[in-house]
Amino acid sequence: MSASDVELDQPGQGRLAHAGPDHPPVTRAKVGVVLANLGTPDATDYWSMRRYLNEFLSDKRVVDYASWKWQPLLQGIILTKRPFSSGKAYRSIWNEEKDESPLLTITRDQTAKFAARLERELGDKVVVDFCMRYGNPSTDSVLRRLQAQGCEKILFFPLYPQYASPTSATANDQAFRTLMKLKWQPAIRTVPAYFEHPAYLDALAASVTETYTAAESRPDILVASYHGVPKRYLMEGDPYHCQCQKTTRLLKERLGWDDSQIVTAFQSQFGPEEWVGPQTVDHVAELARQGHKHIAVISPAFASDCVETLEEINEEIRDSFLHAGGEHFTYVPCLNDRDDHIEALVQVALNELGGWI
Ligand SMILES: C=CC1=C(C)c2cc3[nH]c(cc4nc(cc5[nH]c(cc1n2)c(C)c5CCC(=O)O)C(CCC(=O)O)=C4C)c(C)c3C=C
Ligand SMILES: [Fe+2]
Ligand SMILES: [Fe+2]
Repeated sequence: MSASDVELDQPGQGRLAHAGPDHPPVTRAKVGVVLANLGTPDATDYWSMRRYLNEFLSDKRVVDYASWKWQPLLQGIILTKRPFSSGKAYRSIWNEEKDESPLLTITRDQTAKFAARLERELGDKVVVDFCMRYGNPSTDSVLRRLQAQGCEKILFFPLYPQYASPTSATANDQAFRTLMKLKWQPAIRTVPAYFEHPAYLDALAASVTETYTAAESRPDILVASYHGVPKRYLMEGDPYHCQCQKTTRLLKERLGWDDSQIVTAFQSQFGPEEWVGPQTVDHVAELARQGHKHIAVISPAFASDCVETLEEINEEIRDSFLHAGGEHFTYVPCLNDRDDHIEALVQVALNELGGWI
């Protein structure tokens, strides 16, 4: 080892495992893998909800209006009223035992299983963690922690099967904001949309088959309900809507079904603009009026159950169907920490780690 090698190696972060007697011990450089989910309020009271919604809805990737137009509306009427209604929705699904939102509990469980599986594959060269785009644990704190653990390379994995600028892109933006502040940047790779990955589609199809087998009768039709986006985002080049449509088609093919057995819809419209449709809440009522007595609903865009699925789908959208004359409503849970889902995420990560380990 030459003198210049010693100068280059950083104690506690270095690249050489055998530094020699004239050098402090150094750890071998590691690769970090971060699962990045959307985020969630810390609690359901007015101020926690307001803080969370303010961070979320001030994100220009989510609401892209000029600040001078949007901020007075947001800080005025929206953040006065919405924390109450959103807080009520979160309270109805809150994980009381852990005093946190289901999205946080599930993301932590997914990460633990993912880490164990990836470490089985790659040993202790990888360090796995998770972060949120809004709220905690913040993207900045997690990336800094990984760097302090010796990660010189980081695979940043937004947990969205379909790419959307208000989800995948803003998660990546936030990671790059941290890098902008670091003197020694880790190398970073971002994971692309994985809705076409065979292991993801297999897990999705298996979850449908299992739910159908357990249901008291066979649903007439499966509604694939995706979180919506304004139609303008599609017209301006965001591929999310197309990737959702394609997910439904690939799932249908996996299940060996025809077009009469599955339909695509979009939920959670927000604000006055036209959003992509049809709206799930209206569409399920229409299905009931057409005479469908039993429907099932799945949400392939959500890697983890959250307020949008547990409250909006399994409460509001269920009520809409039953009030319009439907009789049975079956909810297909998100893939969460199912073994086949974790395996799919590991396969996607291994592919993107190529050449790094
Ligand atoms: C899965 C993809 C998602 C897209 C696309 C998306 C776009 C989008 N969302 C809003 C506004 C809200 N979304 C909210 C919650 C929420 N959104 C997603 C995912 C997508 N959003 C998830 C996973 C969640 C749940 C978070 C949780 O903690 O459980 C909310 C907050 C809840 C509420 O008050 O109803 C808002 C607001 C917009 C405007 C948008 C596209 C532009
Ligand atoms: Fe959303
Ligand atoms: Fe919603």
